[in-house]
Amino acid sequence: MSRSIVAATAQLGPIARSEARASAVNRLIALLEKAHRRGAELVVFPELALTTFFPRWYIEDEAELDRFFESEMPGPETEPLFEAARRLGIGFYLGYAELVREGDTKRRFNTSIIVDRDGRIVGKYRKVHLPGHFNPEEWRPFQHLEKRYFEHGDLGFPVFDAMGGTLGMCLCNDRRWPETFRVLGLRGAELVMLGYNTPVHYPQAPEHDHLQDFHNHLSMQAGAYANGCWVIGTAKAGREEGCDLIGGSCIIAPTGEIIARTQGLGDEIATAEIDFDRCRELRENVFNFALHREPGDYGPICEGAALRAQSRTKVTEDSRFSARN
Ligand SMILES: NC(=O)N[C@@H](C(=O)O)c1ccc(O)cc1
Repeated sequence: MSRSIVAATAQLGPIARSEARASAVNRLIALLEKAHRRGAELVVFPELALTTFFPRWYIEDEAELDRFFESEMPGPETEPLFEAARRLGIGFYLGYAELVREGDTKRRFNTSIIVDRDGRIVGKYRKVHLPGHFNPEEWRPFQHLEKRYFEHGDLGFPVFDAMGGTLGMCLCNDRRWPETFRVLGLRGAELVMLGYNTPVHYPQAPEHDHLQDFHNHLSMQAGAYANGCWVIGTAKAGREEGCDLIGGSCIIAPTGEIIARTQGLGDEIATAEIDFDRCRELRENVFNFALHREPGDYGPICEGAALRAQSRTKVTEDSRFSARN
């Protein structure tokens, strides 16, 4: 039986701070329909695909912050997306800001889900590598307050059997860490899906601005190749609230080759056929983990976990948004 599906990267152009959820959802549905016309069965949307990239602002008013979060998935405003996908028989990956209430406590995560062709959520991931900073920094032209607004994801890097293959997820900054892809690879991921919001301007080292597209593809292509898996990376692109975000959404084969990519910085689809069995070209040869990996020599990769957890707890305790209200 063929283990091929047609997949799409569904890039979004900018979402304005004032753009209503219903408008963003309509744009996602239009992309789903376009992908369907091109034969796609699986569509990958960006990180935080329902709103503007709000960590670029220091938002003191908690009610205002909460407006960027979903406390239900699907909720009344996102249900039309699920309905459209079910009607078209398409599965999808979606990134969004997740608000969880546990008694008096609010928890916030940068989250993605996999939804199958029947509109069921079959997998959830919460972003592990949160970039940026915790306190607002005036010298920056724009903030990157993911460390303030989101908790470290508490689900690890799970994989899910869906759409005929073994699927993994990550989000944006995670792609720069080879460990992300390796853990998913060790769990048998045949396709890793990820969304990103990546500014062109890197305030700490502006001399790297011209390398943003290169580093984006370098990370994802290396992750695909070294783990013999497909990768689909999808941008929210273009000039969003004065901040330029890279595009370059693409579908990458297990050889590391980009086989489809978007051309512009707006709402756009690129599609390709994905044969999950092609993972074997790598996984049974150069990256046959059982035969050639040498984990006995990789000790330092897992050292320091306890210390890191402690420093995260300290940061969380300092946050006025983290716990009670
Ligand atoms: N949404 C993200 O995770 N974005 C990060 C990334 O692309 O790695 C990122 C990029 C540039 C920065 O100055 C800060 C964070």
